[in-house]
Amino acid sequence: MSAAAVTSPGLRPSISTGCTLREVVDTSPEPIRCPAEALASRVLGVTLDSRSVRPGDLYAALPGSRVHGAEFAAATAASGARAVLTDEHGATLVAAAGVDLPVLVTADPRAVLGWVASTVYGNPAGDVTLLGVTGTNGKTTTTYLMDAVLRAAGRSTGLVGTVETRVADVRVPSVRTTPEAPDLHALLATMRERGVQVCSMEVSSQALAQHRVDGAVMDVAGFTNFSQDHLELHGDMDTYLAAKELLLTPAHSRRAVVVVDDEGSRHAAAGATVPVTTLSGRPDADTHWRVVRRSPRAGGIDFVLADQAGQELALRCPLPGDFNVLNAALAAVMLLTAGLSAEQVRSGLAAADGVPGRMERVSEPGRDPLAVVDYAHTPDAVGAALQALRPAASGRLVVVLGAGGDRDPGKRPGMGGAAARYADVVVVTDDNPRTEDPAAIRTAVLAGARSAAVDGVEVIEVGDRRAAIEEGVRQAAGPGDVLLVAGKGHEPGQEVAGVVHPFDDRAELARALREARS
Ligand SMILES: CC(=O)N[C@H]1[C@@H](OP(=O)(O)OP(=O)(O)OC[C@H]2O[C@@H](n3ccc(=O)[nH]c3=O)[C@H](O)[C@@H]2O)O[C@H](CO)[C@@H](O)[C@@H]1O[C@H](C)C(=O)N[C@@H](C)C(=O)N[C@H](CCC(=O)O)C(=O)O
Ligand SMILES: Nc1ncnc2c1ncn2[C@@H]1O[C@H](COP(=O)(O)OP(=O)(O)OP(=O)(O)O)[C@@H](O)[C@H]1O
Ligand SMILES: N[C@H](CCC[C@H](N)C(=O)O)C(=O)O
Ligand SMILES: [Mg+2]
Repeated sequence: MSAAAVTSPGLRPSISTGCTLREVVDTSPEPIRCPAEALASRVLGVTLDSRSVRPGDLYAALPGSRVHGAEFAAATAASGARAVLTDEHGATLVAAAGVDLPVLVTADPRAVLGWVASTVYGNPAGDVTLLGVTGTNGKTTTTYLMDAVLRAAGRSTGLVGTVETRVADVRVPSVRTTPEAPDLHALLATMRERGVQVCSMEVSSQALAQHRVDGAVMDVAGFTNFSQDHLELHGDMDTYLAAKELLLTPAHSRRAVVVVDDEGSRHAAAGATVPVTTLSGRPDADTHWRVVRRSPRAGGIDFVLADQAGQELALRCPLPGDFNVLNAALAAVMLLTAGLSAEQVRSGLAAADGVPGRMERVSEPGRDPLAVVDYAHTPDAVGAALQALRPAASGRLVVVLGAGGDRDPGKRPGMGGAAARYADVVVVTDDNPRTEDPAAIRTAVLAGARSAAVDGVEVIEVGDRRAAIEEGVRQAAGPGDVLLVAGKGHEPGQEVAGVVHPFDDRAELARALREARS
C-alpha cells in the first residue's frame, strides 16, 4: 500500500546552467516584479512542489484549491530554494512567515510558469520535435503507435503520457497524463541532453487549461475525438471543448491533424487558427484523408487510407476495434505531416506492439472466453470497446466496470447505460473510489445500466473488484462468450480513501480464469 502520488517524479537534466532572475523577468509574457538586488541571482531549476525543491531552484508558490503554495516557502528555503515566484497574496504570506528569499510577484503565476521554466532550462522545446495529441479518448494509443513507428524508423524518441514517461530507453511510470510546466520543460531538457529527436506526448484538457504546456509548441498537433469526460474540472462541455481547442492555436502548435467524425472535433477543426489536415473514418467523407477500406485479421485490422488525389496507403492497425483504426490513421497522418515517408509509416505500424491495458487480451489464444482488459472510462469508450468485441461473441458479451471517484460524476450513468446497451451481462463494481463513497458511485452507474437494459440484459452489483472479476468469469462460462474488464487498463493500483492498494486488472483476470479452469 502507498499514499496516492501527488507529485510528478520529475526527470531533471543532469546539467542545468539555469538563468538569472533578470532573464526570468525579461522573457515572461506578463509583468513580474522582482527586487532589484536579486535580478543578478541565478536559478538552476523550477518546481511548483515544496517537496521536490532542489538547491538553486525557483519555487513557484501557486494558489491551490486546498492551500496556497506560499505556506511552504519556509520549507523550500530550508531545502535550498533560491527564490519564490508567487502572486500578491502569496507574497504577503511569505513576508508574514519571515522567509529570507527574494520574492518575484506576478498576477497569475501559473500563466507565466511555462515560459519561466522554458527560460530556466534553455528553451528545450525548440530542440526536440514535438507531436502532441489531445482528444477525449485515444491519446495514449495514438502516441504509443507514433512512438513505435518513429523507433522503427531509427529515431531516438521520447514519450509523455498516462502510462509512462520515456526518455530514449529510460522509462518511469507517469503520475499525470501531461506533466506540470516545470516538470515538462525539465523533461524536455533531459531529452535534449540524451539526444532525443522526437517526442510524442499526450496533451490533456487540464494541461491546456492550466498552462502546463505553455512554452512547448507542438510541431504537429493531433485531435482524436470529443465526448463527455472531465466535467469535474471544466464544468460544462463547451468549456471542456474550448480547453482542447487551445491546442489548435499558434501559441500551442504549428499545424494540426483532426479526426472530424464528431461534432466537437468538427468545431475544433473549423475554429483552428493553425493549418489543419482533416481525417475521417468514413469512406465517403470530404476530408484530406479518409479510411476507405478495413479488414479485420487476428489481433488487428488492415485498412486503406486515401487522400483527395487518390493516393492510397495500405496500413495495418496492430490493435482490434474499429476505433483503433482511427487512432492508427491519426498516428500515420501526423507522422507523414512530420516528414516520415509512407514506407516508414507502413512498416513501422505493421511491426508495432499493442498498448498496455488497451484492448489487451488476457486469455490464451483460441480459448473461451476471450477475455480482454481495456481502459474505457467514458460512455463513448465503453460503447466503442463493447461494439468492437461484439463480433467475437458468438455467445454472451459480459462487461465488468465501475467509475472513478472525484472525477466527472455526470459520466457515471452514461457509462452504465453504454454497458447495458452493448453487453448482455453488466457487472457493476468499484474503479478508483478515491475520496468518495464507493456504493454511491456504483448506484449512479447502476441507475444508468438499469434504465438502458432491455429484456434479457442482466445487471449485477459486486462492489469488490476482485470478486466482480471472478463473477465476470463465472458469467462468461458458455461457448463463444467474451469478457471485457473495463476502466483501469494498465493501472497498477486501486485508490481508496487516499491509499493506493496494489491491483492489476490483467493479473486479477488471468488468476480468475486460471482458478475457474482448475
Ligand atoms: C484538480 C487539479 O487539477 N488539481 C491540480 C491543482 O491542485 P490543487 O489546486 O488542489 O493544489 P493544492 O493541493 O491546493 O496545493 C496548492 C499548491 O501547493 C503546492 N504544495 C502543496 C502541498 C505541499 O506539501 N507542498 C506544495 O508545494 C502544490 O504543488 C500546489 O502548487 O494544482 C496542482 C499543482 O499545482 C496539481 O498537481 C493538481 O492536479 C491533481 C494532482 C490532479 O489530479 N490532476 C488531474 C485531474 C489531472 O491533471 N489530470 C489530467 C488528465 C487525465 C487524463 O484524462 O488522462 C492529467 O493531465 O493528468
Ligand atoms: N478513437 C477512439 N474513439 C473512441 N474510443 C476510444 C478511441 N481510442 C480509444 N478509445 C477507448 O478509450 C480508452 C482509452 O484510450 P486511451 O488510453 O488511448 O485514451 P486517452 O485519451 O489517453 O485516455 P486518458 O484521457 O485517460 O489519458 C480505450 O481503452 C478505449 O476503450
Ligand atoms: N486519466 C483518466 C483516467 C481515469 C481512469 C479511471 N480508472 C478512473 O479512475 O476514473 C482520469 O484521470 O480521469
Ligand atoms: Mg491517456
